Amino acid sequence: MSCCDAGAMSVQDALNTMLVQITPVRECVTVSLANSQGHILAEDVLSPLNMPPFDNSAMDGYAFRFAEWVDGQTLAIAGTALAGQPFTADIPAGACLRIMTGAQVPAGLDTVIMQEHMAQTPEGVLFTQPPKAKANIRYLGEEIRTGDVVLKAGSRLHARALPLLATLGLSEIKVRRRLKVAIFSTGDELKMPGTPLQAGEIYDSNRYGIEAMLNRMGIECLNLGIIPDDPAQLRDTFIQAAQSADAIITSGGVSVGEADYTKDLLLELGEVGFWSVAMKPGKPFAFGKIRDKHFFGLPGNPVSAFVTFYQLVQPALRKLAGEITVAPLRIPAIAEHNFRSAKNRVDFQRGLISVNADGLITVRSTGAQGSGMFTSLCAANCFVIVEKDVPAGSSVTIELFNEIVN
Ligand SMILES: Nc1nc2c(c(=O)[nH]1)N[C@H]1C(S)=C(S)[C@@H](COP(=O)(O)OP(=O)(O)OC[C@H]3O[C@@H](n4cnc5c(N)ncnc54)[C@H](O)[C@@H]3O)O[C@H]1N2
Ligand code: MOO
Repeated sequence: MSCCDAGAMSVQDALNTMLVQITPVRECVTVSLANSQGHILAEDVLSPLNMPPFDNSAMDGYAFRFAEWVDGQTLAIAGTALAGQPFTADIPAGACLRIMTGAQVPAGLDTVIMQEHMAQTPEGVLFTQPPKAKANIRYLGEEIRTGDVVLKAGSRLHARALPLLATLGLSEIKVRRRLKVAIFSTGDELKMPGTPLQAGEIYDSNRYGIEAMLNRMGIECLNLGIIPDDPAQLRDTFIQAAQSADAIITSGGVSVGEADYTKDLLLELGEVGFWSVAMKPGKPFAFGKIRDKHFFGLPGNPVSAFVTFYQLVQPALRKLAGEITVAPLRIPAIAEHNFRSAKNRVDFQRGLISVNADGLITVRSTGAQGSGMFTSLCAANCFVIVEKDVPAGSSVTIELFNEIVN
């Protein structure tokens, strides 16, 4: 991405700066397959089996030797093979085997014909159309050979991976230990939802989105609540967080206001990495360390906090958790209206994609885009990444929201 505001780092530079400094947690644990969802694989998974483990029928029908086929000739039925009940006796020349889907195909038989293509006769079965050699057999090892790497270290165990591991008979999986991340909101004005507001107060919303995204990432969240703009309390909370968690996320207090103490505390307790990213929303984003733990300081404005977590903290935590990090999938869409860019900042606007009558992907804004306005984020299904003004009808890059926010 191009850009930037004076003093602000580009989004890509900010990501690179964080990712090179982050080393994945090393400790591993063994979890049962049933409890493995969301964990990150600690090592490559090598298949202990061939898959399929034996030649088997893909159809309910009849197995026979293709070389013995003679047009118009009836085959006698030597017996039946069911899934889990192989047929072990000899099959005489010129005979066939009644066979069900998933049943082992005995050695020597090489073709299965589905029963819809056979007719019953008093002596056996007759082909109603010419067979194809080797049809309808799922061969031993045709998908996976013993020893093949089926999942790489760093893969996340999602709903698609679990059945694959089960298919291979694996019941215990070595994964990286789960991350624990401390979060807290800062600000004298913040109150818990469910309590009455006094003049000048607002409800703390940031922790709810951040905790929900951490949960979806399989990360344990140590939620330290709301900390007022008091340097001593903030200092104690930072120390507690650094002692108990792998990383610390705060919201608020990273701008230049008189109650913004975070930078001083970072200088005292750890180190300041960078403090400003050329993105909108979310320019005042801080990265650094408290003691030996990574610190991510999100801006207080609710949409800014959410978007900076998603775009910057999410990839950083994925790396810390040991997950293979891949760039998000971004694709072009047709702008349904003009999109105005932010000066010197990449603007992550909130949009809704549709498919038009010509089958093309189009995108429109979900409404007012203020950094405190959550309604347009809630209604969106993608980011519209606006780097320069985009006229209606032209192409703009979009990034569909992933599973951590849906
Ligand atoms: N002179 C300048 N002022 C500001 C700048 C700037 O560059 N120069 N940047 C603006 C931008 S952009 C942002 S974003 C904010 C970030 O400020 P802080 O991170 O210091 O956050 P606060 O000042 O504490 O709060 C900003 C805003 O968000 C509300 N807030 C804070 N925490 C929460 C929460 N947990 N839940 C809901 N809402 C929250 C807070 O009440 C403020 O309205 O700075 C601008 N100012
Ligand atoms: O970066 Mo602020 O997040 O534009 O409101």
